[in-house]
Amino acid sequence: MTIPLLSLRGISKSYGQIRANQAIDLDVAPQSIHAILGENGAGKSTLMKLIYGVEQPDGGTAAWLGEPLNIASPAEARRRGIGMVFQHFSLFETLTVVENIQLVVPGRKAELTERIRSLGRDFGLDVDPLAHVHALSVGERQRVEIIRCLMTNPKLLILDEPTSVLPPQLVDKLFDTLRHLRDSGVSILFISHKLEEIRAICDRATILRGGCVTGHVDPRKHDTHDLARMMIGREMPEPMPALPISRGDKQLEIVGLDYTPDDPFAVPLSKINLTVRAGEIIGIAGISGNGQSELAALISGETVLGREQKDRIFIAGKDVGGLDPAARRALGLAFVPEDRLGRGAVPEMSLVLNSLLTAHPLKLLKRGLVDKARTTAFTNECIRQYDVRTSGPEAEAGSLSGGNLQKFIVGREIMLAPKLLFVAQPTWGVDIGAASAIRRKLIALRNEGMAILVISEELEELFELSDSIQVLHHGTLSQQLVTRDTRPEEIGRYMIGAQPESVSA
Ligand SMILES: Nc1ncnc2c1ncn2[C@@H]1O[C@H](COP(=O)(O)OP(=O)(O)OP(=O)(O)O)[C@@H](O)[C@H]1O
Repeated sequence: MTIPLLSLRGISKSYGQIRANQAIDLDVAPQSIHAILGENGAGKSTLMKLIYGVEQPDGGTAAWLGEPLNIASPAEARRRGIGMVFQHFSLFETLTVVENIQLVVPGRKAELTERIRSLGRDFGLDVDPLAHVHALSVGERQRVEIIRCLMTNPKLLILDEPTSVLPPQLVDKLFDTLRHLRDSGVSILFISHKLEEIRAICDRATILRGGCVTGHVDPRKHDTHDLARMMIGREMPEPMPALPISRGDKQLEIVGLDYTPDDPFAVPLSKINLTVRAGEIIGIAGISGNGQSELAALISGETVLGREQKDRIFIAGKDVGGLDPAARRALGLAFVPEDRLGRGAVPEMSLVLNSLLTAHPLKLLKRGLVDKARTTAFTNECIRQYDVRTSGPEAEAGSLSGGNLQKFIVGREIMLAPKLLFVAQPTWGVDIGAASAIRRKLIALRNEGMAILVISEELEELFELSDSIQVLHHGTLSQQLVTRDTRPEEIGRYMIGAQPESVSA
C-alpha cells in the first residue's frame, strides 16, 4: 500500500463544551482529491484548521509521509507544503492584490504581478493584481486567496468551499486546474456542500457528522441522495411548491437608475430597471463583480443618492434614494448582505447583541436600554426556528461555523416580518439540508405575500426560487425573463455578455 501523504489518528478538539472533532482518523493519499463532507457545524473547518496549524488538537497523532508530524503554526504548515484557502477571507482591504500576496510570498512586486497574471490566465482566476482588495467582490477575493495559495507551491492544498462564490463557467475551469495540480503531484482536501461537484472531482470522501467520522467512501459510486443521507442522517425534504403568482403592490421599484461610484475600482451601473411586487421572488443572476455589491448598497441605503437623482429608487411607493438604511428598514425593508462577517454580523459580539443590530425595532429596547429578556428570547427563537447549531445566545457570532452564522442572519432578517426582503447569496456555505430549508421558507413567505429579491451566483438556486430572473452584466440589468419559460443556458449567455438567440435574431 502506498504511504499516505497525510495520516491522522484519533484527532480530537473541543471548544469548551463543544466537541468539534472527536477521534478523527483520516488518510489522504498522494495525488488524490479528497472530499470532506458534512452538514454545517459537523467539524470540517475545525479539522482543516488543525491540519494547517491554526489550532492545536487536544489529542491524537499525525504523520506526513509516514513521519510524525506536529504543526505548531500555519507558517510551519506552509514550510511543510500545506496550503489553505479559507472560507472567510484573510486579506487586508486597504492593500492591493499584489501587496497582499507579497505578505506571504517573497519576491519583487513587478515579478509577483506578472506571476499573478499568468496564474490567472492559466487557471481562469482573473483578477487585477493592482486593484485594491476593498473594491473586489467576494468572488474576486476568493480568486486572490486561491492564487496566493498556489504561489507557495503546496503538496497538500486545502480548499474550504472554493466554489461557493465562483460562477458556473469558472467552476469547470477551476476543476481543470485542480485535476492538473493533482496529476502533477499535489493532493487536495476539498470541502464543499455541493454533492454534484464532489462526485465530479473527488476520488475519495470522508463524511463527518457531529464531530465524528461516519464513513469513508468513493463519492463516484454513490448518488447525491445517498451522500446527503449519510451526511445529514435522514432524507432530504421535498421543495416547496410555489403558488400561482398574483401580482401584488410594487414593494421595490428602480427606474432608469444610472450610478457612477466614486471608487475607480467599483462598477458603474447604467439604466437599471427593476420591479419587485408583493408575492413574487425576483432573482438577479450574474458573475460577481458585475455590479452586484454596488446595486446591493444602493438598495440597502449603504450608498445614498445625491439630490439630482430623485425618483429613481422606491420602496413601498416612497422615493428612498436619499434615505439611510434605518429609514428604509422603517419602510419595511430587511436585508441579508453577501458579506456575513462584517456587514451581516459583528464577529466579536454575541448573537444576542447581533440580534439587536437590526431587530431593535421589535421592542427590544426599553427606555433606551436593552431589554435583555426580550432580546434573548428573540435570539433563542431564531436559533430554534433556523436550526442554528451553537452553544447558545451568548456565543460570539465569530465562533459559529460559516453556514450556521448564515442561517442565523437569514433567520434574524426574516423574523422582522418585512414587506420587502432582499437577500444576497442566501445559502452561501449553508449545507444541503439547511439550504433546502431556507429556500422552502423563502417560497412560503412569497406565497404569503412577501416581496423577495435574491442575488445569487447559483443558477440552480435562482431557478428553484425565482418567478423571474434578470441578469447583471457589466453594470447593466437584462430584461426580466420568466423563469418557467427560460433555460439555464439562456441565462448563462447573458451572464457572459453574449447576445441571447432571441435578441440577436
Ligand atoms: N472558535 C470557536 N469557538 C467556539 N466554538 C467553535 C469555534 N470554532 C468552531 N466552533 C464550533 O465547533 C463546531 C464545528 O464547527 P466547524 O466550523 O468546524 O464546522 P463546519 O463543519 O466547518 O461547518 P460549516 O459547514 O458551517 O462551515 C461548531 O459547533 C462550531 O460552533
